[in-house]
Amino acid sequence: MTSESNKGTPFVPFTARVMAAIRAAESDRPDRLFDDPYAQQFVTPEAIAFKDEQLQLIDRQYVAVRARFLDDLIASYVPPLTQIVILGAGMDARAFRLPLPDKTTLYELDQAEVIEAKESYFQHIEPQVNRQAIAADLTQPWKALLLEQGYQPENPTVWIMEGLLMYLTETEVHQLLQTLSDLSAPESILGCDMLGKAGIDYAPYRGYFKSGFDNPIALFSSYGWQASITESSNCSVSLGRPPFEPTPGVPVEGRARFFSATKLP
Ligand SMILES: C[S@@+](CC[C@H](N)C(=O)[O-])C[C@H]1O[C@@H](n2cnc3c(N)ncnc32)[C@H](O)[C@@H]1O
Repeated sequence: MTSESNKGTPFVPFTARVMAAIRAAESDRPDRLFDDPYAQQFVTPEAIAFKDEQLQLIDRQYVAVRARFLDDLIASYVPPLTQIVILGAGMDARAFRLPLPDKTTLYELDQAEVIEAKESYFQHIEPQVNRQAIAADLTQPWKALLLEQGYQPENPTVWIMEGLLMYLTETEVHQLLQTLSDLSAPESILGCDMLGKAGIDYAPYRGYFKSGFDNPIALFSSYGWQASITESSNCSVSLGRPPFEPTPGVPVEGRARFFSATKLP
């Protein structure tokens, strides 16, 4: 996806605007999978054009189903858990839209200019939780930044990485998993999506994605997590939506899939 021309408006990555456009459209449906009343403000004509004209239908459906999958994961574990960290948060509005207990602390990490833009959009909106927005390049050391904001590594955490890992190189994903695993008490939960290697070169999006993993269960296991895979198409069906068509030329393991994982003792 092309980067945004910035024209004096707060910088929001184009990918994050497209995600917001999909969440806004989903929120308008009578049978919506979630309601994100804040998404509309990030939507630009360019983001709508990209969503409608260039994004495959399956990928629009995928993004909506993914958001609900991760909402449900959070709802399953918070409470009892009280700490959530969203990496590559973009314009994620969960701190504002989910009915979380007010003793929850939710950390959002993204690039400095994204956090700056987000703060300007949300400055007059009261979060449901103790929200901490942190400017961090996730390819650089970020552990101290989280700890400085009060993160408690001894408390189990819910980690969310929604549409993030495929934008990092394999080496950067490994570094990220190492850092978050070092910060995760046993019984921490992780929810994310990830591509297989064959998905990186899928023609319509060639050049956007940097990494995919063909043995994701072993990858998570090597950092101390017991992971399970949810096929996005199955998740769609379980939510009352149509199954996703196979992606031409991409085996099922290459397609992006959803993961949930538990940190082992
Ligand atoms: C596709 S967007 C997804 C945003 C959000 N999770 C969502 O689903 O709407 C990817 C996000 O990852 C962030 N990101 C990518 N590389 C990053 C990095 N090195 N450090 C911090 N954030 C990064 C981008 O700024 C962007 O907000």
